[in-house]
Amino acid sequence: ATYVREATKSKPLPPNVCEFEPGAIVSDACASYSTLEGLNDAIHPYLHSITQDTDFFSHYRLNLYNKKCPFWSDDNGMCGNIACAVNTLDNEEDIPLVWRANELGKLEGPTAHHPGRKLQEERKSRPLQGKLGENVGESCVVETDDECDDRDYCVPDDESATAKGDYVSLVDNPERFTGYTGVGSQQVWEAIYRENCFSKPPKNGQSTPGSLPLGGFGGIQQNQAAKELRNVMREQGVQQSVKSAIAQGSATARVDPVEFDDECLEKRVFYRVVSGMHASISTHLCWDYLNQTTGQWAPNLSCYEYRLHKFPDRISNLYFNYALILRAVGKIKQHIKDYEFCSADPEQDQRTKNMVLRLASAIHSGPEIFDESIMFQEPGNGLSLKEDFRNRFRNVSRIMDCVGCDKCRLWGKLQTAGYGTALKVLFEFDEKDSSKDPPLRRTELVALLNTMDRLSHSLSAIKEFRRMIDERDGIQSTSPAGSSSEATRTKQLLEDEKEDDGYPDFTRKNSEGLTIIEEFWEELDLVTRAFVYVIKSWMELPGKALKIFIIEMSRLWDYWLGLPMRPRSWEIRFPRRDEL
Ligand SMILES: Cc1cc2nc3c(=O)[nH]c(=O)nc-3n(C[C@H](O)[C@H](O)[C@H](O)COP(=O)(O)OP(=O)(O)OC[C@H]3O[C@@H](n4cnc5c(N)ncnc54)[C@H](O)[C@@H]3O)c2cc1C
Repeated sequence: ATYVREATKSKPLPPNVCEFEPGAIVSDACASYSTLEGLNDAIHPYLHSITQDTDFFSHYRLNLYNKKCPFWSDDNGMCGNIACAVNTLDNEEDIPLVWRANELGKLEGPTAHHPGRKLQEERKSRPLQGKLGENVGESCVVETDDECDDRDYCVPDDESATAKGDYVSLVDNPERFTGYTGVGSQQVWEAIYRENCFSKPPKNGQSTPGSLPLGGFGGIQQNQAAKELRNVMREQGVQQSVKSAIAQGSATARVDPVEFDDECLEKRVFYRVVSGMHASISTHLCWDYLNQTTGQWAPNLSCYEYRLHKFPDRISNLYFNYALILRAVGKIKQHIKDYEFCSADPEQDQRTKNMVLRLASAIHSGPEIFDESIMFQEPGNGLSLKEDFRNRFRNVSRIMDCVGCDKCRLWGKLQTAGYGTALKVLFEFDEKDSSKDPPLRRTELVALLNTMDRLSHSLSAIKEFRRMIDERDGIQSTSPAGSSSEATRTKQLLEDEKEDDGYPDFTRKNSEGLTIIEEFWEELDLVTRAFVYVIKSWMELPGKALKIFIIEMSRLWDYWLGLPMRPRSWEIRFPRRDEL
């Protein structure tokens, strides 16, 4: 099978050989391992808080049980372990408001009917033409989940209009060891890797069981597609990485030690995404592993060594995916600014938006991290490489319905949707003008950020596993060069923004059972704190103005040098009525 060939390509390294050097560039991306680790150290806590603490990002809707595996009978691959089970939210009152509104949006009421796809396209901002009242954010009442856009890389989960979605709390169903293994899981991975055959037509012109020849892919068009990517990779990929490392002044502008078979260049990106996802899943099951003797959940070092440590290419693919997702999340900033999170609670809505904007702003993920613009550029006739990519990715999301463990299927589907969304953002979105962007469904947005959180957690877990190995082997571990300064810079940025954003708490700490004297002191304390805050803000004003001036000058400098401009880290915001 193809995947066995791929797997044998990744030969284990002998023990004590350095798997990857911190300064080396992750091949096909433009950043070094240490830059990505540094960024991750700073971003991880924020990302974790978004995915754990907000109703919007901690829940997901998907069709978990009602889809049959379209490729084979899945009766023999089912996982009966308790750890494979998922707790779905079956009662309406258990579903957070922000998600319930979504269900309500589907109801056909007496005043507004769900508009079809064509009408939605014609009336993008007001699909219901104000029929639910003037203050209703229509773009969020009308969900487009049921329909498949040509530009989607994944099969939207509610593809069939009759399918009922299952609501799950991602926090209550963490991705971890489930015990799902054997022929069932092997067959799924095999089918997924089999999708990765861009250059070679199936033997005798027949499709293999897992490979759906969508759109009649093959022959001349296929060769064209293969040539496109081969050119991109050969001429630009590696050179670009090295050039940008030199431009950044990185002393160690080496390319990833992982080498790829030259004949298979056209498959590389697709393979890396899939293998990186596989590596991330393996990391989580090793990190949150059930010791069946003690019944304790804990990291399992030998699991990590057996599945990842000996295979630097798998780790490299994971980092590659992180760079790809970072770039995608950095790119949706403008889109998020105009996004309505559809919360029945405006304060929560604003908080969620601020958290995501803060994260997107902190990611300086221009082309220096991952340059998607070098891909899919060659004009080709007929079925382009991009279309082929999309079709194959859609097949991967269909294969996920064959996973016989509910928990693994939940996270497998979510992560495939997350990568599909990242590819859609990278190749279909305009960073500066969001007006022509395809719609970003709520399930896509949630999948994107949760996939990023999974990768981010994998990076942290791998770092810790490496430390454990060093400790066991008595090696003094050093933090990778460059990572700490990057982390400090991004952390500072996030904290600066938090400071600018977070107002002190001006509510009374105690309000019940106080005597008059205590009431007086409590009130005085409140007035004093508010007064000090106002005076302090006025005193800080010149400093802030100077900071803004410096930021703007450095952006102008970037512009003048022809470098990608850094995103703005400040904004003028007028107070809302309730703040006055
Ligand atoms: C979609 C999906 C989600 C899953 N989620 C979970 C989960 O949440 N928890 C859990 O405990 N189990 C999960 N599993 C099962 C898990 O991934 C393994 O399949 C299982 O633990 C058996 O492992 P294995 O040692 O046979 O190798 P597998 O991980 O099944 O790998 C099969 C073969 O693929 C190759 N390979 C492995 N990793 C890579 C890589 N990164 N890149 C390229 N080739 C590789 C190797 O040759 C390996 O022998 C999931 C499986 C699938 C298909």
